[in-house]
Amino acid sequence: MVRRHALRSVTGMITTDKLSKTFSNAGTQQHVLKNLDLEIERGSFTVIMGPSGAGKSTLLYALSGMDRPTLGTVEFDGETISGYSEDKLAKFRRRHCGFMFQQIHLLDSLSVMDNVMAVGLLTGDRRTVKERGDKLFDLVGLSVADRRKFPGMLSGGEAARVALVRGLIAEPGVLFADEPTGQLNSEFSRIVLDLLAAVNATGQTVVMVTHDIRSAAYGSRILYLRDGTIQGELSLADLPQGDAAARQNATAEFLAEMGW
Ligand SMILES: Nc1ncnc2c1ncn2[C@@H]1O[C@H](COP(=O)(O)OP(=O)(O)OP(=O)(O)O)[C@@H](O)[C@H]1O
Repeated sequence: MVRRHALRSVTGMITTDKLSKTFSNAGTQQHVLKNLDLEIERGSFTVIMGPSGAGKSTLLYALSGMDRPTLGTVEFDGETISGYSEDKLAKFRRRHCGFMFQQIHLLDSLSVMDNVMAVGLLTGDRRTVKERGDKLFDLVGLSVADRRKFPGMLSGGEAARVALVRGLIAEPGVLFADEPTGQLNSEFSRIVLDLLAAVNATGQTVVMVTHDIRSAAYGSRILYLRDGTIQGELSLADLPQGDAAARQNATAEFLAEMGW
């Protein structure tokens, strides 16, 4: 099941060609991503793992157009987004990308519903966005009363569910999640991951960075990043979501092989 190198084909929704990212830190060049050729397939649930500082977040930012490569390209549905102007890139992100981060950053002065509406209204009219929001809130199990609450009144698990709704409200092509359960206890983590798996099962493409084996085991595919390159990948697509033990065992074996 383990393949040493992530291969690239023409079927990817996101494809990178020799994607490289270098940072200059105090006069020293740090080559964080080196010539990455990879693809994210439509409908997949791709997990990015690797040691701390390996460049997982940097890769997520490059794939989602939040940052640009130093060299190489990122294509989204055949469009080279890495060549876009800042304005065009911002429009691209609003139209095609949803984000869910460890720090949830809800606006305290707005109700839960208004936090979600604020993002949704960038891409649709009020009525459509409200209807979509209500459906998503139903899906994640937040009641009408919960939707009227202000962020300060939410538990960690509720806030994470709001963040998921906000990430999906604009019907993004891809949902990017960076350690989405990093601050949650295991019960809330499971709820959020079950929801991510559920939206993925409806065809939503998900790309998630995590340090956690149990979270990673929800993916359809795990990429292992180290020293700026993809050292290996594991496909979990053939194992049903319900078989958590088999998924976690396969993930743990893969990570041991990768020297994690
Ligand atoms: N904007 C930046 N300027 C300079 N260096 C940066 C910048 N962003 C990231 N780096 C450096 O790039 C390296 C990779 O960072 P990144 O956050 O992508 O790693 P990571 O694998 O996500 O780490 P972690 O698992 O600890 O969150 C780190 O050494 C970091 O200090």
